[in-house]
Amino acid sequence: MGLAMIDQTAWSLIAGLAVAYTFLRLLLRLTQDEKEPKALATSIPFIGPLFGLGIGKTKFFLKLRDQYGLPIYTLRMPGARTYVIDSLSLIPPLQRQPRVLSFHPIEHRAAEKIMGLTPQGCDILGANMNHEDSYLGSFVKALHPALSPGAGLDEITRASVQLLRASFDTRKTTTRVDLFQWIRHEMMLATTNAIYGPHNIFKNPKHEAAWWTFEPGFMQLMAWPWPSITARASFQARESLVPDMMEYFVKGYHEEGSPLVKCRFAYNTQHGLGLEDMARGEIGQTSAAITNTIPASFWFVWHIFSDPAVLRDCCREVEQLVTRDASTGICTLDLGQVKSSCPVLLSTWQETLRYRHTGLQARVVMEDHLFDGRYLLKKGATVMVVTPALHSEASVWGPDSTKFDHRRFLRDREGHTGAMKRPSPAAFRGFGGGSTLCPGRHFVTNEILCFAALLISRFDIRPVKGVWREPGVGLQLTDALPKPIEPIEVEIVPKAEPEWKVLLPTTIKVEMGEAEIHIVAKLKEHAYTLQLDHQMPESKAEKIDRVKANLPLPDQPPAASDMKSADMRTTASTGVPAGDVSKGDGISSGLREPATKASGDVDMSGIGRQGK
Ligand code: HEM
Repeated sequence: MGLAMIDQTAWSLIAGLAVAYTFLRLLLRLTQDEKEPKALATSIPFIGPLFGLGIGKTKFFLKLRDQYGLPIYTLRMPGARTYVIDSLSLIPPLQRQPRVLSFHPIEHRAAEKIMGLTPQGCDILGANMNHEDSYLGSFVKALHPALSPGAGLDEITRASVQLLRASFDTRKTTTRVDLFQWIRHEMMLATTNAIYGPHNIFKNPKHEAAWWTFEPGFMQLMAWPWPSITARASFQARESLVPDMMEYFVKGYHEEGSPLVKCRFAYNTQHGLGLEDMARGEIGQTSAAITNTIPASFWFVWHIFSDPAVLRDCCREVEQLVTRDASTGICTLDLGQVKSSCPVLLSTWQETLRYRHTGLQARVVMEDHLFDGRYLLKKGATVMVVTPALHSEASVWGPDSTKFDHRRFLRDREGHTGAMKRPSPAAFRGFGGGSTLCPGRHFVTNEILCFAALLISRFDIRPVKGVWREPGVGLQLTDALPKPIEPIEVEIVPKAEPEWKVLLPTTIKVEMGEAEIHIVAKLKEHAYTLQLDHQMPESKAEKIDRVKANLPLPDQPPAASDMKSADMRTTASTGVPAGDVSKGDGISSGLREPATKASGDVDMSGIGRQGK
């Protein structure tokens, strides 16, 4: 009797599963248009991709890419369609349609769910969101004065490097640290202090700790219902930051902060954002500024110090920036030259972002759309670009695409010829591309190159166990780079030199009457920043003459339509004798661009950006 009951229950269960399976297959078939990209991972319809993503995270996408080799495919999950782009050839059509394949709904959702904006704040962000004059439509443009090459970028870079240098000055003896935790703390403080100034709330260790409780919960906050219960720790940590961030603005502390925080304050005020929403918005902006910067800095340092060949090449370059005063023994590190004189260091940075990137760039389909004239994309679905898939594409990066090569981005990379030598600019997605190209890329590149140069010149870093062992990593779908999940114990050993000074050339704007000499020119595909020699004559008149004489004025003035992008800018800037960070006088940002870039094609300055 008992056995018969069990048999009956088992058969009912099997029959139920068979009916459910048949129903799901039928549902998939009826709801998947044949013009849509092919649906994959359908062995258990709608559920298969959920398991795949839950277990494999980003690796699941790479597995499907390797298994099927499709340029684009569909993943069907309960109530959601995701079109995954794996082919470089589909990036230009994606970037040409920022309104139809839009990033703004994702930003809006993140503002509501991750930052916890009030309904009024969400309304302001959501109003007309795909219009270029809307809050989201013009937000990034409003940051250009602070983050594009120029005085604002100079100021924020200077502030960050000053803080890093001051912190390094305190390390007079060998110390033992967990490399990731140490870099996390240094970069968190340098970056947030540079942005928020002397009243940065993250100087408070309680707030710094709250951040590291908040950040791992981004995905849960974004996706799960009732986050105050289901993502409790992260939710509470965020809420603990809001009052002090509000107080920061109430007390007018932003007036002492960077041009970036001032720009954001002005923009938010102009759009009528209330105090609480402004504070919550800043929490989102802090995330943009540090969430990727910290693991990127870690992996950059890891690759330099864990491989003797990389360390030797980078040391050789950085050493050229150091001068030693024979009488006093004082060493001076000229960080203003780091971009122009250290192509291998720059290439190592680019390769770190290429090799370690695990980011997904998502867009929402705003209306049914025949993508690239071939693939039907349905309204409401998500389009996903899987950066590691593009960054490991052998047809673009060569047969060694899955290996780390610190010289990959050099123009004259040894042993490589033809197509492999110069990948297309669209292939490098470290900072995204198109209308959502990261506006913080110049700042973070300046900051991280200086951080590495300071480390290389002043310290040895040695693994406590004698050998470098690559740590295991944790992958979060919201992270662009993975974080180590185990400690990496190292000793930081100061080099013998008695005293260090750090120099950066000062970039100053030259004024001619009312007009700044800011010649915006589109020089075919290439844009560059003109930085003049920093050994300049004293008087302003002389400086102006010199700038005039050196300006590569185009034969024809650029057309107005060519003058839209801040990236297409030839900035006429001149310099004064290099400043000394230690004295807090004239230093700059304006890290000189390389006379010849590490690679002219894969460029960190965002050449090729399409305006919003
Ligand atoms: C290594 C560090 C960084 C990496 C790898 C990185 C990467 C990216 C990427 C891939 C995007 C595009 C997202 C998409 O298209 O879906 C992006 C956007 C953005 N990034 Fe960064 N970023 C970094 C540092 C920074 C910093 C330091 C700031 C600010 C100071 C910043 C501010 C932003 C902002 C505001 C956006 C949104 C752009 C928009 O709305 O169009 N990022 N970043």
